[in-house]
Amino acid sequence: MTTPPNTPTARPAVAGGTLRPAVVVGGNRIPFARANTAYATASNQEMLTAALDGLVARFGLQGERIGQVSAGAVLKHPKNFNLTRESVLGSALASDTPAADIQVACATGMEALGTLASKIRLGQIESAIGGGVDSISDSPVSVSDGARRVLMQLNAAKTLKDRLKAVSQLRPNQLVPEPAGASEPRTGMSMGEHQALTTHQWGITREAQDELAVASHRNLAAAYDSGFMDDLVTPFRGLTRDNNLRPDSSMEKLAKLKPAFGRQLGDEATMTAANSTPLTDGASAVLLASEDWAAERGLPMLAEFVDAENGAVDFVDGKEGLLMAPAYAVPRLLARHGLTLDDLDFIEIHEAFAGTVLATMKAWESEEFGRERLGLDGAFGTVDRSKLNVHGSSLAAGHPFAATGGRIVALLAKALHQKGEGSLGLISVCAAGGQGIVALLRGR
Ligand SMILES: CC(=O)SCCNC(=O)CCNC(=O)[C@H](O)C(C)(C)COP(=O)(O)OP(=O)(O)OC[C@H]1O[C@@H](n2cnc3c(N)ncnc32)[C@H](O)[C@@H]1OP(=O)(O)O
Repeated sequence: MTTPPNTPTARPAVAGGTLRPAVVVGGNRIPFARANTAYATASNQEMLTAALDGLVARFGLQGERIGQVSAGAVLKHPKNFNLTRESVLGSALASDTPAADIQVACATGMEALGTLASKIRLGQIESAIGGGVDSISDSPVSVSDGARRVLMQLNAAKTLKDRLKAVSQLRPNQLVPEPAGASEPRTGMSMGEHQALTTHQWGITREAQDELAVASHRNLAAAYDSGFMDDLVTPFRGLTRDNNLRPDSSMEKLAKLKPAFGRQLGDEATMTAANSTPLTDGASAVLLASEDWAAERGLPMLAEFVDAENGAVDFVDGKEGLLMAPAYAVPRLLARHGLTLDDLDFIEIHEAFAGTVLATMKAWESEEFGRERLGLDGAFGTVDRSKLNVHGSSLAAGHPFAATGGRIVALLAKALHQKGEGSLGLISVCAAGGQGIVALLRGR
């Protein structure tokens, strides 16, 4: 059912002073692949287009004009300045579907979906697709500042003399390429090194981290085996499951691994390749809609995208851990809805590192953190571990930065739908730059 381009598609919801629900119709992603494996030669655009086309096929959206598609990549080549729009043009969606590139580091997909849900609630659009993509295998490589200045001068040079003058300024050390890094610009430390300090500060043991990692692999393997992932993942380039998934992960095997981060901690370093997310390639996309739009097309309404909250912390001087923003944003979000952790049926905390999840939960259980950092009367609360990441999370699936939000929203919406109307689910995603985005979904 294609909407003619100039037909008004929105209802001004605010005119009557009420917002209408934004519902999650469903999601689709390609299996995630460890960097430099199955998708070593796939571009961001190819992967995002595949995620969109999977969604098109699943929900019969061929030739459909969507209100807006928002997605993005954390690592993007300059030529991909319009990555999302180009992916839409390459997909089976109508070519007059508007698109926007979004980037909030690892929370990119969450930002895309949160803002799109708001547009639907406001009545600005009837349908939307949000998601993200990232390729470590095909990440951009830059030249040095010095070499770039010479190249720009060379480009502007009008005479042979000018060109020779520009080239004569080039120094051999300026020719060394600069691959995209995962270091925080203000500290020069990687996210893993930052998290190693937070993990240590909160006294999170190696055993607790390895247990979380083993559970992630076990839960994701069970989700695939039970068929839960069948309408969430579309095969791509020969992969049918995330190739980081190791159903045979065990405490004994993980105990043998050497620390990967926390060199300055010496013998007390606890973060390994197994309790840290692997570097990953992949893409995801989620279809949101107004109830009317979904009902007119006979599409499912798995859950309502109720609300989202952005957070940021001051990590530069070590006052707070780099990945701790959700520890503050979740209490604000739940307070807005008069909810506590106990009211939730599912809790999805992105496993950037096992230490991130465990430090966040320990902060919520701390009387001191609750009083001094959150301004509460005491501890914020305890996460019931039987509700945590029950279908596996990023330690097992992998974490293609911008694609993780879409993976979680699609999975949680399905879980809530199965649980039943009114069930509640929380999503918490930390991000570089001391940021994070959290969201609340309600089952339909
Ligand atoms: C906001 C956020 O999300 S922040 C997070 C952003 N993400 C990141 O920063 C990525 C962090 N991860 C990394 O940088 C890398 O994956 C690292 C440094 C942790 C590990 O890199 P590598 O050493 O290349 O990992 P590799 O895949 O080779 O694994 C190392 C070893 O652990 C083993 N291993 C990894 N996982 C498991 C497991 N679950 N069970 C058993 N063994 C495992 C591997 O088999 C390998 O063993 P081998 O050396 O005998 O072959």
